[in-house]
Amino acid sequence: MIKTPLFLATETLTLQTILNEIADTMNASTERGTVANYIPELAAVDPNQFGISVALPTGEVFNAGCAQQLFSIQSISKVFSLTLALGKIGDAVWNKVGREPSGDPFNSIVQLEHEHGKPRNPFINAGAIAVVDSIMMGHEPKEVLAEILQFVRYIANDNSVAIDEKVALSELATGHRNASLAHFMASFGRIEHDINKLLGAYYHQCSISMSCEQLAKSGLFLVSDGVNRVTGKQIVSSQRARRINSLMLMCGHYDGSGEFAYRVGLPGKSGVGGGILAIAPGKASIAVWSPGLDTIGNSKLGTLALELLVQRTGWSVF
Ligand SMILES: NC(=O)CC[C@H](N)C(=O)O
Repeated sequence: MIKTPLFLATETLTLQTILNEIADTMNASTERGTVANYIPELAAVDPNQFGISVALPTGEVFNAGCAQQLFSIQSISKVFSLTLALGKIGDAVWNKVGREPSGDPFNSIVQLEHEHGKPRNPFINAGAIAVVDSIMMGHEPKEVLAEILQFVRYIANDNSVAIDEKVALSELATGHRNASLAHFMASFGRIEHDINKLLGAYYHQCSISMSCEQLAKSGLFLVSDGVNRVTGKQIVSSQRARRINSLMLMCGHYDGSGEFAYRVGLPGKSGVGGGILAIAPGKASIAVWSPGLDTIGNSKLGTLALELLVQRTGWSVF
């Protein structure tokens, strides 16, 4: 059991006690937000669930609630595909997408017209689709997905991570907005691959299923300057890890990124499956999950849980 040196705010509580209290509070909450209803498979998920997992660079992992329950990581996968793209093509990624907060919803199309089809950042849908385009390199979606999945398994140090085909097909069947974004970017000559193949790869990437514990472990490389200290593997350079964290802080919650920085104060990435991955640099990788979303599309109780955790541990970057 971890003792006090980790904490500034609470001398006497252990991390496990804090997580148990947070899970109890969340489980008792009646204001749980609304599950994503534009993807039928996600609309069917029971909103009365909450999980949290904290992975430390020492290898210790602390869980509370349903931290082993698999859920659809959705846009959290965009952190992994960006990391992969930076590894494959380096700074050329920034020819495809920008690095500025959008201040618009995750699936917005309006900025694209003004900015000639170049998405503001890699975490809005248009940006993530452009990132997948940059890593396809003429390969079939199957090969690209195998590469993404292998990478996620590698950073999570867990070969059981898999894609939920039903979620991917559900998105494909209802993905008019994402198809519009892809076609709109293509109209500016910005897409290099067949759009159906590109979207297929994007939907499958978003449909990776993970538990809070798996997700928290997968973020460890962003805690310790690009190195997963548990496995000893250097995933990215320390400069790149810092830069990915900065993008998560500025853009990871779309038009809710300012609010998340204000309330939580950590780099974070949300997904419409209700998960959030948050990084406390030098301290911990944290994953929370609760399927109900706020009006922006970020987990309502997940955000609240992180806010409470940061208050009790002092883990803000500010
Ligand atoms: N914010 C999200 O998690 C959105 C991802 C989802 N797959 C979509 O394309 O709409």
